[in-house]
Amino acid sequence: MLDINIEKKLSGFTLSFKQSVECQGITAILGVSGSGKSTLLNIINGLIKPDSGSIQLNGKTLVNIEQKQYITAQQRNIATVFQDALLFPHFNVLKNLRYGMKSIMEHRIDEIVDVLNIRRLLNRYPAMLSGGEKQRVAIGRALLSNPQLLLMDEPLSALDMPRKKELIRYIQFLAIEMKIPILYISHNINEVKALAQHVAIIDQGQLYRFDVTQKILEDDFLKGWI
Ligand SMILES: Nc1ncnc2c1ncn2[C@@H]1O[C@H](COP(=O)(O)OP(=O)(O)OP(=O)(O)O)[C@@H](O)[C@H]1O
Repeated sequence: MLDINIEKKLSGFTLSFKQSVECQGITAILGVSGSGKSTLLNIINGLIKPDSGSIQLNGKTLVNIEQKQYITAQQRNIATVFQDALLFPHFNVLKNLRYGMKSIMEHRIDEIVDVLNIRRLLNRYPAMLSGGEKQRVAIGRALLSNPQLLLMDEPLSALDMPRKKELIRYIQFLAIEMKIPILYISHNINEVKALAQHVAIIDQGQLYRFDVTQKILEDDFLKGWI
């Protein structure tokens, strides 16, 4: 379970989010641009500190401002895949995958390379990869850190439609077959529909609604989006 109850003020913007999310399957955080999705994600992964409140992941406190507890991003066991794959340009794909890999994942590298279909790319450098290939490598690297939770911040937005469809299959595989809980940030209803079992709608920094995807899709709030 991921229990979030935080507040963060930025200049002219306040994010206030309280919700418990099961660490199972894919949960989407859906909201328009500027609603606070990335801020929330970066509070969960430890890149941004909230002003108040707490987050617990499977019973372990990641941050509790009132009790002065704070686990750094590196120690959280949470991996993040961003909109643009952040790969080291001077490392080939294999070295990029191995960077930050937990030793207990050594025996799973082959499996992950095959799941993501990147074996033929292992000796290439990032500049020699397409956007979809880079994103698959970034996902592979995230998985090899053996995360308890995978955060994805609009990972498909830089890709064309065929690449999006391809990656959606991989992301479904991670959640269903590899049983990695995913928090998936998006402003795209079709992606959310294809991927998520639960959705939190965030609006102007506030949680508007949290429910199973089917019920969320019936919400009038989304009428203008479809
Ligand atoms: N470091 C910062 N300092 C001040 N304001 C910020 C900072 N980071 C984000 N904001 C503001 O906070 C609000 C929420 O931004 P955030 O990036 O979380 O939204 P988002 O929903 O992820 O948007 P997008 O879909 O466009 O990425 C915006 O109004 C943004 O301008």
